[in-house]
Amino acid sequence: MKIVLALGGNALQSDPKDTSVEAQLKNCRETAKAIVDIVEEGHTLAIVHGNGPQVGQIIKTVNDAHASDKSNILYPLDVCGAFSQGYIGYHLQNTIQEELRRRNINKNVGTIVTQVEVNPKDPAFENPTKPIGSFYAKEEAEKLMAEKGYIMKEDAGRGYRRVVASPKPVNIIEKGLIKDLVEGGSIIISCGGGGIPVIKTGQGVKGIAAVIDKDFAAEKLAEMIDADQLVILTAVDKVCINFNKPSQQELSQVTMQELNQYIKEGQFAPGSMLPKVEACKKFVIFNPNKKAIIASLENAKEAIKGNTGTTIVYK
Ligand SMILES: Nc1ncnc2c1ncn2[C@@H]1O[C@H](COP(=O)(O)OP(=O)(O)O)[C@@H](O)[C@H]1O
Ligand SMILES: NC(=O)OP(=O)(O)O
Repeated sequence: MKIVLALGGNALQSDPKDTSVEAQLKNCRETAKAIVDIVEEGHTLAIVHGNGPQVGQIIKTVNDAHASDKSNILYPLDVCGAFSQGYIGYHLQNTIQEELRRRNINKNVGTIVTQVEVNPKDPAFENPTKPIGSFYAKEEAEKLMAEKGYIMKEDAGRGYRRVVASPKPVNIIEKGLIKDLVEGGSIIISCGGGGIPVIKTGQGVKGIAAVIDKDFAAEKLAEMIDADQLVILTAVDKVCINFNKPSQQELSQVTMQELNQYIKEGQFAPGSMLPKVEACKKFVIFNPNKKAIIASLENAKEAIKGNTGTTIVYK
């Protein structure tokens, strides 16, 4: 099968407090094993990853360098997004190549710097919701709001984080290239961090300050390269109702009708599980005969076989 695989934050950083380059590389080595397990099953893969912590870190580095010496360039958010694609793509392709070599599998792996078109009139530009970078105490957050004009929001009891606009993807500029390479059998990492957000202008496409949700970008890619399946990997094995309550129930297979009811009941947290569920819903509405899966990275291979994870079907 031709699969679009979206990697959650735990694929890159298992400990949110350890944002070091070494920790990311170590995590990628584990992630690469799960990815190559899927390749060994004979599937072709287009991989999409997030960049929330990393792009925030890059922005901070750029800002700190500028504050200490004004001759250092203050790179805009779209360029920082491009940096994050290179940084994360490099670690993923490096570790996947190594894992393939270890198992004597001959396949090409590479990263495509990907521009993703958004609508400049998307209401998301008026209401920033995407958390990026580190967590701050209330006082530090207030200082950053005053000094840098950032919008900072409390994130699920874990502290304050900067939030930026997260418009929906409407088109993937490099879709033809990605499709050709994936169909040729290469493992392609693209749309990293949801893609570099760009808008169409009379003079071609140009970058805009935003961070696109990687689950929505993965769904758009799955539509555009005609993938057989969308697989969203995260830290939990299955989507639940009554999550974290004594009455918690894991979902193995869910239809569109059931999903809509659960969404109405507020069963999925807006900044975490809801975008994944919404992305899967969009994929099966676009392809009523295909399935979308939400599963853990560790159990990805088994979830694709239908043995675990949550499968979303049209009906
Ligand atoms: N209803 C739910 N069922 C399962 N997990 C949920 C639910 N609501 C919220 N979550 C949480 O959402 C997390 C996934 O979101 P998040 O960590 O933001 O994604 P990512 O893996 O893309 O970084 C899960 O690990 C889980 O802790
Ligand atoms: N761009 C994006 O969705 O990143 P995260 O998954 O890290 O939030």
